[in-house]
Amino acid sequence: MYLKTNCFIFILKKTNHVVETNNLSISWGELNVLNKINLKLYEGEKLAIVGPSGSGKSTILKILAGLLLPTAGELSIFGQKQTYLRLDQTNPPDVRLVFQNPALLGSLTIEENVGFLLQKNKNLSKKFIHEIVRECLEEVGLFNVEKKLPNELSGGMQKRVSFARALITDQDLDKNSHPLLLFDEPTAGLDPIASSRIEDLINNTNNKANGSSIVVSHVLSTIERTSEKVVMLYGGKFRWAGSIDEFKESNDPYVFQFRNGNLAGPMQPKDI
Ligand SMILES: Nc1ncnc2c1ncn2[C@@H]1O[C@H](COP(=O)(O)OP(=O)(O)OP(=O)(O)O)[C@@H](O)[C@H]1O
Repeated sequence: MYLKTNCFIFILKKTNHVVETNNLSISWGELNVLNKINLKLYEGEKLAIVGPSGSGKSTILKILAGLLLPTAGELSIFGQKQTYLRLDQTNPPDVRLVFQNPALLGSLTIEENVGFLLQKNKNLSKKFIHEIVRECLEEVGLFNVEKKLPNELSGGMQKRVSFARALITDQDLDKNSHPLLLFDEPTAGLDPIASSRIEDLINNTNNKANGSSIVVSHVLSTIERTSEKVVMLYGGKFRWAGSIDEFKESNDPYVFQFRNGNLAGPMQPKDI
């Protein structure tokens, strides 16, 4: 890892860039949420972004997912400069966001929710789509739920459906593509056993999709079980970056305060 002021660059596993930002910033009116963020993520890396509530973690994911544009600075994904929102791109990069809440469409069946990316491809038969959706659902431990509506499943099962959706590959894409998988607080509000299952699912989904991942989480077990590297965000800037082992041991004041939940320390968020 290479570190200079407000600039964290991982160079341990130097291969292809999945994400590269150059002084990426976003403001909401007077509020400077991200201030000249520089981040590089390489193919196959598993990163956690941590920080107190309101520090801008979800905002980074939304920018990477193409749901928001930065107000200044640059972002490249798979070496492609991002200047439009994802829906306005003709050749969007393969970025898959798993929301904190499953975000399933209530009036569509589970099969329609999981397979909508395939359904827009007129060259694919219904039978083919059904088979792929069934395989992806089985991969996350769901059987015979294709025809059900989301509200007929438990909250945990719905979360699994959102992971199955992240396993669907756009058939027009290169079969050897390595997607970027984004997980926004995947274990928030879950009991420890359900959390462990979701953490396993994150790792399995990542392996199965042959991807790179960024997990935003406050939960220490999730950070430790799903990530190799960690960056700490506070006050619009990255304050610390290191490996997961360094994160567990570090006496850096930001990391120490976060890990131990201390009220005293450099982070005094105004939101809570
Ligand atoms: N659409 C918006 N309009 C105005 N302000 C916004 C908007 N979206 C986010 N913000 C503000 O940006 C800041 C960062 O929000 P964000 O949701 O990224 O934080 P977070 O670190 O993910 O927080 P949490 O851990 O609580 O989910 C917050 O102060 C929030 O109020």
